[in-house]
Amino acid sequence: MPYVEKRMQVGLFGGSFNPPHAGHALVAEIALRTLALDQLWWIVTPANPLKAGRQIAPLAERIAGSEAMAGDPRIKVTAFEAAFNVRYTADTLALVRARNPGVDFVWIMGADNLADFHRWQRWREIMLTMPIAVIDRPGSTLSFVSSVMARTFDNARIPERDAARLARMRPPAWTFIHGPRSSLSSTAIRAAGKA
Ligand SMILES: Nc1ncnc2c1ncn2[C@@H]1O[C@H](COP(=O)(O)OP(=O)(O)OP(=O)(O)O)[C@@H](O)[C@H]1O
Ligand SMILES: O=C(O)c1ccc[n+]([C@@H]2O[C@H](COP(=O)([O-])O)[C@@H](O)[C@H]2O)c1
Repeated sequence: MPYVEKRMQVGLFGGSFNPPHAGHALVAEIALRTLALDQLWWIVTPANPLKAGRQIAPLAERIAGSEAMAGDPRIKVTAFEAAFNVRYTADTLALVRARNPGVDFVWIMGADNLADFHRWQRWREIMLTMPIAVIDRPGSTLSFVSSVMARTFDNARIPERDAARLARMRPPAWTFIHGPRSSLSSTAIRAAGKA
C-alpha cells in the first residue's frame, strides 16, 4: 500500500485495466483536480468479481501498462489487493481505512459502474464506509438519475461544485462529475487487437 500522511486527501481508483487506456488517465486527471487530491491510488485489481470467468491479462502486465499510462507523480499504481487476498471492494475499503487512520479517502469510479453498483457485494456498506466520486462516461451519463444507487442515496448526493470537500465528508456522500469525456474502453482495444 502506498505511503500516505494523516489529513491527506486520497482517491482510490480501482479497475481491471485490461488493458489501461487514455480514458483511465483522463479519469485520474479529472479526479485529482476536481477532488483536490494529494494522491490517487490506481489499484489494479486481480479480477473484478462481476467479470469472473473472463480472460484477463496477467497482473504484472496490467501494472506495467498502468505505470506507463499514469503521467502524474501523485498517481501511485498499486496492486495490494492481490497481496492481501481481497477481492471485493467492501473488503478493500475496510482494509485501507483500518491501516490508514486519519487519512481522508474517496472511492472513484466511472459512470458505467454506478449503473451496476447495486450488484456489488455489500454495496450499501461501501456507501457508508467512504465518499464516492462518479466520473461521467459516454453511454452512462444518465446513470446518475436512473441507477438504484442514485435513487436509494439521492439525499446523500452533493453538488459537483463541492467536490473538493468530498473526501472530508462523512459518508454516505457522493457526487457526479461532468467534464471532458473519453469514449475509450478496454473492450474496444481488446477487440481491435484481435481484428
Ligand atoms: N472512458 C472512460 N470514461 C470514464 N470512466 C472510465 C472510462 N474507462 C474506464 N473507466 C472507469 O475506470 C475504471 C476501470 O475501468 P476498466 O478497467 O474496467 O476499463 P473499461 O474500459 O471499462 O474495461 P472493459 O471494457 O473491459 O469493461 C472503472 O471505474 C470504469 O468505470
Ligand atoms: O466488490 C464488488 O462486488 C465489485 C464488483 C464489481 C467491480 N468491483 C471493483 O470495481 C472496480 C472497477 O472494476 P472494473 O472491472 O470496472 O475496472 C475494481 O476495483 C473492481 O474490483 C467490485
